[in-house]
Amino acid sequence: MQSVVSSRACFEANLRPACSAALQGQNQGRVEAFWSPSGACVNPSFDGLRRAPLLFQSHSQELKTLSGTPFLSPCRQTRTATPARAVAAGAEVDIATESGSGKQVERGPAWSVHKFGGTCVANPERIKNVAQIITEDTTSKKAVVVSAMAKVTNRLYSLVELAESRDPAYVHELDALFEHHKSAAEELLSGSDLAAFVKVLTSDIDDLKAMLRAISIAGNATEAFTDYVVGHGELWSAQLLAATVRARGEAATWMDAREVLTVIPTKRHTEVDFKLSSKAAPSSQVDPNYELSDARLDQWFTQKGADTIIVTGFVARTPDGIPTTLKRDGSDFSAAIMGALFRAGRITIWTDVDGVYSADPRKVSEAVVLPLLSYQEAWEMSYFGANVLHPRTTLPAMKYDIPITIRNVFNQEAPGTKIWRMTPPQEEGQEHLLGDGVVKGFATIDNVALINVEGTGMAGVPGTASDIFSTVSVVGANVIMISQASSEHSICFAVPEAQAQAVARALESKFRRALDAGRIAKVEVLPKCSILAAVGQNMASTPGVSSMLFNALAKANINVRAIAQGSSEYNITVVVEQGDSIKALKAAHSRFYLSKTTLAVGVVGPGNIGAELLDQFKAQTSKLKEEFNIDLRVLGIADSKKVLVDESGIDLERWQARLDEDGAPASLDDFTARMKTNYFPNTVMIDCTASATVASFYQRWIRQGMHIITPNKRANSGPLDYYLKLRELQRKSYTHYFYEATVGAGLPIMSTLRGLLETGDKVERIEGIFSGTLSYIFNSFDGSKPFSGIVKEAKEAGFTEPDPRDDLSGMDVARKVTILARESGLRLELEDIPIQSLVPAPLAECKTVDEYMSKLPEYDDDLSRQQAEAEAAGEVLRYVGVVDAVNGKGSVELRRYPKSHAFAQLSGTDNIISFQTTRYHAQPLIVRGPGAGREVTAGGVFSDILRLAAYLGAPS
Ligand SMILES: NC(=O)C1=CN([C@@H]2O[C@H](COP(=O)(O)OP(=O)(O)OC[C@H]3O[C@@H](n4cnc5c(N)ncnc54)[C@H](OP(=O)(O)O)[C@@H]3O)[C@@H](O)[C@H]2O)C=CC1
Ligand SMILES: N[C@@H](CC=O)C(=O)O
Ligand code: NA
Repeated sequence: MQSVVSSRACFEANLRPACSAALQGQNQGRVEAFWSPSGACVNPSFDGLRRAPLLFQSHSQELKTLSGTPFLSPCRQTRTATPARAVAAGAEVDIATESGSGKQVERGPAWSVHKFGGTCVANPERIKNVAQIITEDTTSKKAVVVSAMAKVTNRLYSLVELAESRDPAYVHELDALFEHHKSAAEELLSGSDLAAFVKVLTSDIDDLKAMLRAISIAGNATEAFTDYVVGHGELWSAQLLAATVRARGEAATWMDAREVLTVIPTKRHTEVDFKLSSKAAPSSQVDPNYELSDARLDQWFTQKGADTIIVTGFVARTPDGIPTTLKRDGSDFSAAIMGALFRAGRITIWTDVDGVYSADPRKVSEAVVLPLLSYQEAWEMSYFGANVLHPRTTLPAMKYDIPITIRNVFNQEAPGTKIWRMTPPQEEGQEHLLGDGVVKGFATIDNVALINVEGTGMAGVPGTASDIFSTVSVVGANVIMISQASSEHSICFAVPEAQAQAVARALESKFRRALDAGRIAKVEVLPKCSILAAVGQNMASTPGVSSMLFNALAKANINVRAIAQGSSEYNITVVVEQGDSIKALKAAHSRFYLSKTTLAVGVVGPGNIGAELLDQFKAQTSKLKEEFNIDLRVLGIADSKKVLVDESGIDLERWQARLDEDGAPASLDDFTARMKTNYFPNTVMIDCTASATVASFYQRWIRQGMHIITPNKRANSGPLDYYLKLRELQRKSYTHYFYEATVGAGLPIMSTLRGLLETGDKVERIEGIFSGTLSYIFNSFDGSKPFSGIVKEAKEAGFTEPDPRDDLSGMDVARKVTILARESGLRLELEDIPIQSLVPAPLAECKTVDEYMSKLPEYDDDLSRQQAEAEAAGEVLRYVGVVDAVNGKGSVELRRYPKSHAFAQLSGTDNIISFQTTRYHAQPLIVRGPGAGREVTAGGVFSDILRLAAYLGAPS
């Protein structure tokens, strides 16, 4: 019998006998396609009737009554009837008449459900890998839900579009899909397995051709048509995978989920959708019908049950037996429903990432994989755009308390993220980085607009909010968040930016009278916003979370436009300007996830000391991070010509090249501004210059919450007022200011003095050799070499100030004396200290250091004479500084000491400093050692950084 049905009349006339014949095992009919003006037929592949095109969209009631009982009943009967054959869409296909497995499904935790997405089965190699994962799972019962091979579903959708637009290219596209799957099968299978698959594939493709032809004639595909077509990718991948698993020696069967998984499509649409579209709005989601699905699973299992079942993802059936899909919820949802139907012990969703990250790792490089999330946390994360299961997807698993683990098929070492109930709050070994794991993740939604409705007439007027939101719902806009202050003078909410103007217009029209009367002042749209959400189960009940979040945003200079948090919510939501979105995400994430001792470092002056410091960082960074939880990130470097700030961190292997190539023209203002707004928890500025200009920025840095560390003596020895103000500001703030290397380089001079003072000791006198350069010079100056030659050596060795005249003039020692005096409580100005200079008066006028150095030999005689005189008296020359705390004075001068004196015993750049205090009165406390040079000075600066980290919470 040949049936070509092309109208309702034909349908009425021909379908009934065609169906009956098929069902009774007598059908030799050829059913090309069914369609009618009010609905089109689709081809169900369920129960005994595989590939016989029998269903249609709008006449299911009639089909149900074909035999006076629901349509599917007779189908089941065919299984035990005489084997029948139907010819559908030109291909002969068996009507299944399986004898049945005879097994009853035993539901329970012995079942393990896996789901493999399209990328996991993108090619034969990956399908083999998946088959291996399946066979290596030693669970006794496995249900494996599989998506279509990567991109196949999209290709099927575009076939429908081509057919709808009557583009014959769909034929070639379909052939290409055939080839794609056939060649995969040829790599994976052989012999009768291969032949069987190719036979099914060929038949399916023929069916699809007929179906697409029908669509092309109609110029329109119904939702059911489309769902029927696009579900084929899963049919093929499931059969391929099942055969591949069997080829590895494990008995496996495949399940066409349309035989079991029964869902009720729901239409979620807006009035606008209806108005704008001539088509009926497609279903956007489905609700599983567990009762029917459970019953159908029982039946299916009796027929085909096995311990390893490969299940088609994405596809399902309606209660009427019409093929449908799980819409946007897709195969993850299939897996969760299968988990529920089998009451499985676990569901593993295999994908191509290591799990759920604490933030989008493409935006936040420090994002970590979360080991454990509650179902609710997973919902929140996915709502805010994280790559997690769709909220609806977790519901079936939640129903039976089944844990879902998200794992990476390409990195099976990674344990993945387990999504489960959150009791007990923490599993052993699952501690989150933030101690109690209060905040789990952060996510953003961009392209959002804030609508603010404001006016005095809103307060105390019941129904205003209802009027606003019912108006918004008429426009069909999705309200992403709502915030209203208790004063009720304004309501502010966020909608997708694309809908903002429509919402505003609708509100203006709704509130026209109130606006005209001034009861509502304005309906304002703030475009270009983003939503940032912090998600965590216990946030609402944990003090300090929001303060940490807002502090982090404030520190990164991010303005918060609106805030929302419900009392039992799992998230805090803030609205920021879209341009700040990524920075806000990084700032919030780093505050909760980076250790408290993550330091953003800005180095001003990468010269002699600064460059050495950067080298020391480079050598120590990873050790500090691993062993001491101190995470140093050099974000900025500035010299007198260029500034470079890179929030992702500057590669210390090539900082000089980056500064030269990428640096902007020097501007300490810009450097300050950019360093201030980084998103790291702490920022420290390290001034390695000898510049008073740079030192003049310290107050500003402190005010902006940045810590300061420096070997530069200018701030502490500059004008007393500036110094006192700086210390006052710093003490009042939560910032730290360390300057150990300003005196004695790396020697513990400042820390020793502080220790004495803080424990109540009183300084009487500090005296010593404070200049490494002058120490070196006079330790070496025995008459064998000219004085100028030794100065040259000291400069080349990196002992001197950038301008060695600062050392030779005694100014450097005077600065140190001033610093120590002020630290001891004296209010001394640098000018108060009499200085004996060793710079010949004419050379003080030299314009450049080079000029001074070149002329210096002309003046060697004077110091040679002084040295010879001392030598003759059995003495040595030493340049000393004194803080006389008792008399409130300081002094610096060149003195002669007998060779037996402690000051005469020094060598190299040795400093020696004696502290005479109330406690150390008779016998002063003495610190001695090298007091200048690159390594020791940079080391002194570095140790200040570690001290800062310890103050901030690093292990000490
Ligand atoms: N040498 C030692 O043993 C000790 C040194 N110190 C102190 O260390 C500091 C650094 O000394 P050192 O490394 O020898 O000096 P250098 O002259 O070698 O380096 C100074 C650096 O500061 C930069 N710089 C100067 N002015 C500015 C400015 N206005 N803005 C930005 N950058 C600027 C310079 O840039 P550019 O190259 O572009 O000019 C250079 O990178 C000094 O304060 C010194 O007193 C402290 C203890 C011991
Ligand atoms: N130039 C200084 C360096 C340390 O402050 C010195 O020589 O001591
Ligand atoms: Na020191």
